[in-house]
This record gives sequence, C-alpha cells and structure tokens, in this order.
Amino acid sequence: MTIHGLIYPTLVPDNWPFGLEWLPQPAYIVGGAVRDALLGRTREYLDLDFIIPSGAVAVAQAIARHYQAGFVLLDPQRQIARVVFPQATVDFAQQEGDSLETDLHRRDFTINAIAYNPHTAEIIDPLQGRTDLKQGILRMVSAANLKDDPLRLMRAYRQAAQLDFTIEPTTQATIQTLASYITEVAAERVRVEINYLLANPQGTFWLRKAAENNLLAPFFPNATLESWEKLAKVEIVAALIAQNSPHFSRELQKSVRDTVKTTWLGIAKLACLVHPHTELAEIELQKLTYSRAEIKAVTTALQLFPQLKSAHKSVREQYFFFQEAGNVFAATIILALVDNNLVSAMPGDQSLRVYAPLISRYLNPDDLVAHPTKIISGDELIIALNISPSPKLGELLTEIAVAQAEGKISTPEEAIALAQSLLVD
Ligand SMILES: Nc1ccn([C@@H]2O[C@H](COP(=O)(O)OP(=O)(O)OP(=O)(O)O)[C@@H](O)[C@H]2O)c(=O)n1
Repeated sequence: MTIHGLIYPTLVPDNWPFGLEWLPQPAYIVGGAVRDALLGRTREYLDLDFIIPSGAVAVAQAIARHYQAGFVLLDPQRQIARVVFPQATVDFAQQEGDSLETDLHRRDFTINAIAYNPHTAEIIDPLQGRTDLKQGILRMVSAANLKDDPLRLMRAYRQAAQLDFTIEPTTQATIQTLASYITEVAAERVRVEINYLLANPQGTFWLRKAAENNLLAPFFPNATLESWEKLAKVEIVAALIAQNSPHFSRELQKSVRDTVKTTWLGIAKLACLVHPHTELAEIELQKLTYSRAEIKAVTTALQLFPQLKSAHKSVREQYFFFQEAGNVFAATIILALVDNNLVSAMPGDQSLRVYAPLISRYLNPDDLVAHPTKIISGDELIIALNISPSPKLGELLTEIAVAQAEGKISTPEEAIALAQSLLVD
C-alpha cells in the first residue's frame, strides 16, 4: 500500500496480526506508529495505538478472543485495553473528547498528533505534524498539555535523542518554565525516560540539555558541570573501547540482570551523575526507584574505581579487586578511565592499554585471578586438617585461592599442604 507514493509497512493491515474487518469505522492509528512510519523508521516490534470513537474495550476483547491473544484492561474508566500478540502489542483507546481533532489536540507534540485511518488510507494532521517531522522538530501542542502530564517535559528530550530531532525554541523555553512540575510525576516514569537517555549515545547531549533546563535537579541534586563533563567522557571512552576491544564493548552493553535493562555502561553513566558519597547516591537512586541490583552496581563502582588510580597491582591485589568488583568490573574500569583523565591525556588506544592486562583477565573465563575455581572445598579442608569450622577456615580458603592465582599451587594436595603450613605459622 502506498500513500503519496511512499510505503509505510507498519500501517498496512496485511502486516498486522489481525484483520482490518475487526476494526469499526472509523478507527485511527495514532502516535509513534504513524510518526515512525512517516519517518521511514522500522521497528523491531509492532506497537500500534488505535483510537476508536466508542466501544474500544469491546473491540479489543473481541479481537483477543478470536485470535487467542492476551487481553489487558489498562484503564476501565478511560476505556483503554491492550491486546498482546506474540509479535505485536496493540492498544485500543476510546477517543478523548468528542472528535478525533479534540483527541489529537490533547497530545504532547505535533509529530505525535497525526492520525491514520486504515479504512480510507487517510492521514489526519490538524497540527501540521508532518511539517515538523520533515524539519526534525519537536514542537509542543500547547504549554497546557505539557503541564497536564509533566512527564511530557522529559519525553521531549528522550524523543529528541531517539529521533535525532531538535526541540523547537519556544517549546524548550516553556519546558524550562514548567520544569518544577516534573516532581509531580511518578518517579518510576521519570526513570524510564532517564534510562532511555542513558542507553542512547545521543542521550548524553539531551540529558545535559534537560539538566540545563532544570529538569534533572530534583533527581540528581549534586550533578555539577564536572559531572556532565565526566558523562561526555564516558561516551568517548565507550567509543574508544568499541574500536579497540569489541569483546569488552559487548560486556559493557550487557544488562545488569536479565530483569533489569540498565547496561554496565549505563551504570557508569549513572555513577557520574549521583552524589560521590555512596550513602547519598543510594538515596538518590532509591527515590528514582532503581532496583537493588542497579543501586549496588553504582555504589560498588563508585567505591572501587579509586583503587585503580595505580594500574600496577600485585596478583594478590588483583585477586581481591576482582573479588570485590565481580561483574561491576566493566563499569568500574570506565569510571577509572574517565576519572584518571587518561582519555584526554593519551591519544587513541593508549589510554586503554593501562588497564589492558586487567581487562584481558576479566574477559578470559579461565583466568584464575579474575575467575578463581575452587580446588578444595571448606568441608574437604575440615576433614583433611581435622579442624572445626571457624573464621580461620575462611582465611585458609582465601590464601589457597590467592596462591592458586599466583600459580604457586594447582592441586588439592598442594592446597592442604599450604593450609597446614599456615596453621603451623
Ligand atoms: N505522556 C504522554 C504519552 C503519550 N502521549 C501520546 O500517546 C502516544 C503514544 O504514546 P507512547 O506509545 O508512550 O509513545 P510514542 O510516542 O508512541 O513513542 P515510543 O513508542 O517511541 O515511546 C504518543 O505518540 C502521544 O501522542 C502523550 O501525549 N503524552
């Protein structure tokens, strides 16, 4: 299907997991799907938002039942329901106000206020969103709309980063005026926007703009000019690593946990913005509803990176460093590179060479300094030495692991002999 000679696959009913005949007339696709289709942006996952003048929940229910898809009633009052297919999520919402135009006028930005009627292939664009799309501009529909849902203040920066757009000057000035309203929004919603900005290389620029427009002060009260400079350096370091060590770069892109989207690079960025004292950093991150795993990662990186000021460490020191850092290692290295000013001091990959030995150890699963394997268990040692469990046992096991890392021992017999000699001492 073409509109004005262009093809917009996501708007074509043939590409949907349900038939057009299930939609009443009229029905409109709105928001991101229309915007992205007009921009020619492809999405990995189909995410459609329909508005329907009345009976939206009943339509969703009928489609879910027929196609045996998941059904979620999102908002019974405002009549919003979601149908979840394996390859798509489709929301159905009752039109807000008594006409489509009124509904579109209640939205955040002009580029998100374009509707498409799949029955007639007609585009409805009362706010000239397409002109702004062509020019790459985010323009508010009105100041009142931004105030109505102050998350929209943050959405402007997130979408600017996502689409590589600019924010129109009056809109930006209005956001600055309304900035204090951001505290009315549930912190979790703000965190989602911040996380997107942390995950996107363009996001660093826009996060800083958001801070300049006073939007981030309630969340990162201690972020200074220096914090923003550090954040910019994280991006430079990440680019250097991508060029010089794709393997380490992939580590940085891994999530903290399966259930937590923030990457290790994101943790390093957060660590630049929070208070340098870990107790205060923890409070800031808790307020933003970060998970325990994310908070622990940030505070561990903050605590450990000063140890890397001197890159030359004995194997014993390295062993304890890896033990403390665990999988926060990658974020800690980034902070050390940024803080030691190695990035600007040395050109190209020189800066990375300082930590190359540590990074290689971390990347090598067989390295006994970074990834020790137990040659003897606590129980085995108790029997062999005829001792009872005590803190001393833990100390012996640690010394065995260090000796193994140093290449001094490699068998259980040698481990027992070492423990025996230590007990005698
Ligand atoms: N706080 C919000 C959230 C959403 N919307 C409107 O609802 C649409 C759908 O919202 P959502 O799916 O959250 O965002 P998208 O704009 O679709 O963008 P993306 O999917 O990239 O997040 C938006 O385009 C916009 O028209 C809004 O006006 N104000």
